[in-house]
Amino acid sequence: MGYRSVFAPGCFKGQNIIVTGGGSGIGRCTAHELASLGAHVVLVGRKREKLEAVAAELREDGGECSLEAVDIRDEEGVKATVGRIVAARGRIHGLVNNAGGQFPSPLADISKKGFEAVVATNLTGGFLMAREVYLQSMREHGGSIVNMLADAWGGMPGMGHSGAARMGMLNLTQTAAVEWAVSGVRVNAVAPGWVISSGLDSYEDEMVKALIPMLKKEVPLQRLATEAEVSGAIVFLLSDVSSFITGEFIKIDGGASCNTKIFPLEETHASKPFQGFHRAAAPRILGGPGKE
Ligand SMILES: CCCCCCC/C=C/C(=O)SCCNC(=O)CCNC(=O)[C@H](O)C(C)(C)COP(=O)(O)OP(=O)(O)OC[C@H]1O[C@@H](n2cnc3c(N)ncnc32)[C@H](O)[C@@H]1OP(=O)(O)O
Ligand SMILES: NC(=O)C1=CN([C@@H]2O[C@H](COP(=O)(O)OP(=O)(O)OC[C@H]3O[C@@H](n4cnc5c(N)ncnc54)[C@H](OP(=O)(O)O)[C@@H]3O)[C@@H](O)[C@H]2O)C=CC1
Repeated sequence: MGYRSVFAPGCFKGQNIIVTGGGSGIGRCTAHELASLGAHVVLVGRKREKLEAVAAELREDGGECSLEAVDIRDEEGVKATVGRIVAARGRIHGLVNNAGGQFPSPLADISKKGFEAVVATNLTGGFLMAREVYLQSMREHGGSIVNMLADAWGGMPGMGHSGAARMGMLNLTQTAAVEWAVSGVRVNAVAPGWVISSGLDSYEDEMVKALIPMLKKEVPLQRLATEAEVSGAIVFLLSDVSSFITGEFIKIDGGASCNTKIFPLEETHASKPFQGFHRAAAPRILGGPGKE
């Protein structure tokens, strides 16, 4: 891949960092970024062959890595996996709790089993990984954990199961940050909007396909994020550059959560922001015609 990072060369030298979901998409990109900066990356995911393919890429670029195939929803599997990593590598410096996903579906069509599968993937699994990494390494040595959220504030039609799990993960992030701070553990999160990734490509869902052109129009930066734009924020939160940041999350959404309802984007982009305010917003705010 020949990954070129903007972070200082070697800034993760000597660090062991676990990336869950490291076999594809954002996790793969994060693994490249970290390995190019000197970290030993431990790739975690369910499908060993995906992890092996990424491990081969990292090594081809001169990176150091190992891999562990496990379903993060399997408590005993997670305990044993973290145990093996600690036995082989010693300390764990960082955990990227990136593994996750869902099947797009209206709430009314989601079965209990389906809901639970998604919550287990996006919330319980991340909890199990964080708890084991804390208990088996970070409680003694400190470290940095970055959890994956999504820009689900205000609800996310078709993604209600994972949205609920992500909001739970936000609270878990903040609670772990407070409880584990005394051990020198920082816990933060990233919350991407829609990202052009292999994961997103895998959706055959019509709703998602229709949504993408619409999203491009509605996002102030007028496009979706790249995988590297998410991994950059993850690496920042893992690194010492963010050493006084904990219990925090970074939205990576191109400005999508900014106020584009009162200040419609089309108007704002077509004119200077102040003129946009008068033309577009004043009528609704003041209850009368806007003044040019
Ligand atoms: C403005 C908003 C901004 C936010 C944007 C957010 C956009 C997010 C994009 C992405 O996340 S892209 C990344 C996508 N990657 C993935 O989603 C891949 C991972 N996904 C999965 O592995 C699955 O979806 C899973 C459900 C999380 C895990 O599946 P698992 O392996 O547990 O599935 P099963 O054991 O096969 O099924 C369990 C249970 O779940 C239901 N179910 C699973 N898949 C579907 C489906 N496609 N449709 C309907 N229901 C499904 C189902 O009830 C299964 O039960 P049974 O069928 O066995 O009774
Ligand atoms: N792409 C987007 O628009 C957005 C993505 N996100 C989130 O970012 C993360 C990465 O997404 P992205 O790279 O796009 O998607 P991918 O589908 O490429 O990545 C998801 C990864 O998670 C792993 N995974 C899923 N379930 C489990 C499990 N139970 N145990 C272990 N590993 C698991 C998968 O590996 P395997 O198949 O080997 O199990 C896969 O490598 C996900 O949590 C996603 O929901 C958030 C917001 C937006």
